Amino acid sequence: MSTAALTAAETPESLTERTASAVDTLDRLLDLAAQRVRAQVTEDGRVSARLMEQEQRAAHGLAWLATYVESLRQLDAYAARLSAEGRYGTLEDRIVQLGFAEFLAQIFGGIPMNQGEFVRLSDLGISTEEAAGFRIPEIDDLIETGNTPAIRSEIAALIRDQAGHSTFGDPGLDETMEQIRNEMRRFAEDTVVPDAHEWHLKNDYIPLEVVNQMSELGVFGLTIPEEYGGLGLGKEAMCVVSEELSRAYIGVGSLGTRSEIAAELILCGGTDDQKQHWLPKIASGEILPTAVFTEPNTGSDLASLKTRAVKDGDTWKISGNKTWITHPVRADIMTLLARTNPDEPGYKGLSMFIAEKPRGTDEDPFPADGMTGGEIEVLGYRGMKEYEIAFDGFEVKAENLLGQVEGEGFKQLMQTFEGARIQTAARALGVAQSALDLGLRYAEERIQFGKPLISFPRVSDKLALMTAELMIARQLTYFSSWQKDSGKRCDLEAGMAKLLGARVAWAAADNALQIHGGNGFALEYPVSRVLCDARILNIFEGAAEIQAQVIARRLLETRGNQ
Ligand SMILES: Cc1cc2nc3c(=O)[nH]c(=O)nc-3n(C[C@H](O)[C@H](O)[C@H](O)COP(=O)(O)OP(=O)(O)OC[C@H]3O[C@@H](n4cnc5c(N)ncnc54)[C@H](O)[C@@H]3O)c2cc1C
Repeated sequence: MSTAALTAAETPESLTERTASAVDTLDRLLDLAAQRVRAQVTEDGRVSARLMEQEQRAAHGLAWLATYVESLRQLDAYAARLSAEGRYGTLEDRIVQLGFAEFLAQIFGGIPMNQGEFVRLSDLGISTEEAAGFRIPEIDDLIETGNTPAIRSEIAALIRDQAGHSTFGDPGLDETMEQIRNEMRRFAEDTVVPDAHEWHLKNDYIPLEVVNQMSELGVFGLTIPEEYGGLGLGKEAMCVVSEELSRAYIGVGSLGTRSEIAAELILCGGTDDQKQHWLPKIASGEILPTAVFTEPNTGSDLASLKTRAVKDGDTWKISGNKTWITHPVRADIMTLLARTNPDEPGYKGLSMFIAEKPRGTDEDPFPADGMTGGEIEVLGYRGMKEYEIAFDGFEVKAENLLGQVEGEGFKQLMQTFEGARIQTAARALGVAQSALDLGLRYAEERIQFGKPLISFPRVSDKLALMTAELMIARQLTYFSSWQKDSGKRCDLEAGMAKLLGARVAWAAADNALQIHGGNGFALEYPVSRVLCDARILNIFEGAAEIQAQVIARRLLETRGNQ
């Protein structure tokens, strides 16, 4: 998989020294930025929500700066790890050089929070003179030497040679993870890729035979402990599986998301009986969960949701409206967040239920008393179908209140955010890889002016940058999974991985479509689907702005606090 490793003599010690110095300097820059932003948002000695909102650009900019600094730290660590293992080849080296050069240039010139909004150091209260003080010679050198036409075209040439490989550049994982990747890839190539585009175009469900095969492969029980019938693997394995399945089709890569959320909710907050009862069924794929949180008037501000749950003997009666619910018709259980205490309008009044429901069909989606709903037609992210759902006295057994505790629902849900965001970041990697695969193939095959498109620098540059950005997002995502697997708090890293991954996937899809020219705009071409699928990643599991807000708040609690 790796290109020929550089010989010991070629191993770029000088590069390692420069990248390490750059990361140290960026850490100091980030400390200063955190102090300046904190000064802007502090009132009466405390970070004020009002000022955080007023100074959102600075606060969210801080989150992006921190994401870039962590990304480069992980890219540096990746290079060091691969070098030590003799796996650091030419492609990996050029990716590291291009990645450092581009991200450093953006830090000092303007970080795109999306395609239209840039954050500059001046937005964070750092003057041009102060910023210049952080431009140490090593950083200048990395910027000047790393993003050159020669390096970009070398990357393009190397990925051309490796077309069809599972990743461009060694992702740096061990043999077990690569075996899992290969197994998933074989399954996806045989079973998903040939039909994914048709499922999308026809707005069809992913066939149950495919879901059943995924059950047999253990996809739904991947991270569930063995004592509950799962494979007991970590989030690292979840990343690899999600990445490969999403590369074939985001719908397939997302089928396991709801099982992950349900399993983590039950593992963290369920009673022993609930764990014994539900986890083996989720792990085996016998039951499919759906996640029922969002409401028409309550998306990002989830804590203020209104759906009510009222205790009536040995049942809870649910009434209210939910929307944007993915895969509810074929689901057997809903992890459902509802307000059990109307006197508590915030998060403390919410409780989580494991609500059972019968499976439905397109004709009769919700064959249950007190539950109706209609499909929401969508641009992409198809294959599971989205619904709005109305509950009117829908009954949930009292024993299915998660953990048998009221008022803990929001906190229980927050415990699952780290895992869910890592999984979404991994889905973004798969989508970005798929865009890169499609863009590369088309650039090779399409001839204009007597040459394949890839011979034109503006085309090959796009592919080179996609390759570098994808590796950076990959390393940040893997890092957050390792933090999680080692039991460390990783909300910050998981949020950063999701934030960056979503932007990278969208840019990759947009650029891959651009390479396709007019054909990319034709529904017939799979890249048109990948563009639609990529767009959702910045919206769900915490929209980009909310993600930046959460990261910023935590940074202001922990960073440069003197
Ligand atoms: C395809 C799809 C599938 C989904 N699947 C599910 C599911 O299975 N279960 C489920 O419960 N939900 C699901 N969702 C819902 C999803 O989680 C929400 O769409 C998301 O939380 C955003 O909420 P919203 O759409 O209400 O947007 P809003 O909260 O109205 O936000 C709109 C825009 O304003 C920005 N914004 C909001 N507040 C602020 C602020 N304070 N500062 C700055 N900007 C702000 C947001 O970032 C966003 O860009 C799904 C959504 C989609 C589109």
